[in-house]
Amino acid sequence: MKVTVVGAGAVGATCADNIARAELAEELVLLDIKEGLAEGKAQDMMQTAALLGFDTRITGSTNDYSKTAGSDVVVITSGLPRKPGMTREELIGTNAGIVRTVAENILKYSPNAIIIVISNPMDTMTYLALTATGLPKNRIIGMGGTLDSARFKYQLSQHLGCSPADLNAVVVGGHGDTTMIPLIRFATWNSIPVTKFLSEEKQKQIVADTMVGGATLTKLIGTSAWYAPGAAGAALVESIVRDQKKLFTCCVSLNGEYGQKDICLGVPVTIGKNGWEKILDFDLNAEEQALFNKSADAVRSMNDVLKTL
Ligand SMILES: NC(=O)c1ccc[n+]([C@@H]2O[C@H](COP(=O)([O-])OP(=O)(O)OC[C@H]3O[C@@H](n4cnc5c(N)ncnc54)[C@H](O)[C@@H]3O)[C@@H](O)[C@H]2O)c1
Ligand SMILES: O=C(O)C[C@H](O)C(=O)O
Repeated sequence: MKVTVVGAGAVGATCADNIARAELAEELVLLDIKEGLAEGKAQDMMQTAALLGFDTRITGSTNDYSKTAGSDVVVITSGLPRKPGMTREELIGTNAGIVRTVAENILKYSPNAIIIVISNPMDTMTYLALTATGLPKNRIIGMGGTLDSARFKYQLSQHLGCSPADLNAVVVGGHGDTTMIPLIRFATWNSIPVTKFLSEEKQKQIVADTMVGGATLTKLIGTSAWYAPGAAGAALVESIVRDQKKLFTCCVSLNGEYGQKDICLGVPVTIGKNGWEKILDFDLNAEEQALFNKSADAVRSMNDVLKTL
């Protein structure tokens, strides 16, 4: 397997590091527009191979897409991160141009690749990658809900005093401070509804803290997070290259599912060798469906901004 990660910044390098450590690819290419950055980080990571004992060959490239040729999976992390006080949506002006150029270049050299989009605003960047490449919809996957669901489990585990690994909890909708929907009604602790253990007030707090998870870290760090985002990207790569068919919330093109079409939005999907394979239908109640529709309206209005750029 050959995997390319575009953007050798905080998220891209972390994602690549996770991919190499787990030996998810024989060949791993890190590409960045900044002279020497990808080559340097690739060498640095390769120098951990003797210590960690992995066999993935990592190479770096300064914007030479011929080095990415024949990639099976490509992860796009290139673009500006937000600063404290900003929304992800404010990045659209710069990042749309970057993601469009990157997606088109990738397509030239890896026409069969499955593309994972991480750059923000992720729902709109996923829609852009889909429309700019014209690839079959199953091969374009936006990573946001996978991370948000991990953060939801973290918040729940803090209040329940349990292992995050024992929790099942899903965040659907957009990957925005106000558009994501942590579905607490469906969250379970080893199959027992978590709502049994948490007061209504605690539940509301957990949902609210999950929604601003990215903003909270951005305020603390001064730029946005990378450990969990990089690990989430690598988890999707793993499910593809090992055809695990694991269930993740990912941003995918909807065609009537959850009452929406002509939009990419976060829903539970299985991820395997064909990209996203099956959308799982949760029976949302009226309140949850209203939140989902509101989230879709907000993402759609960002998608409309693309036409003005
Ligand atoms: N979807 C998510 O869950 C999620 C999570 C974390 C970060 N993000 C987003 O991921 C993006 C990257 O975040 P980061 O913290 O790694 O930022 P970063 O600044 O550390 O890295 C971004 C890299 O992209 C490179 N780049 C810019 N234009 C490029 C181009 N045309 N071609 C190739 N490389 C290019 C830069 O040189 C830089 O090295 C941001 O947009 C951020 O908002 C999304
Ligand atoms: O918060 C951000 O801007 C980055 C990313 O979307 C995240 O959720 O960590």
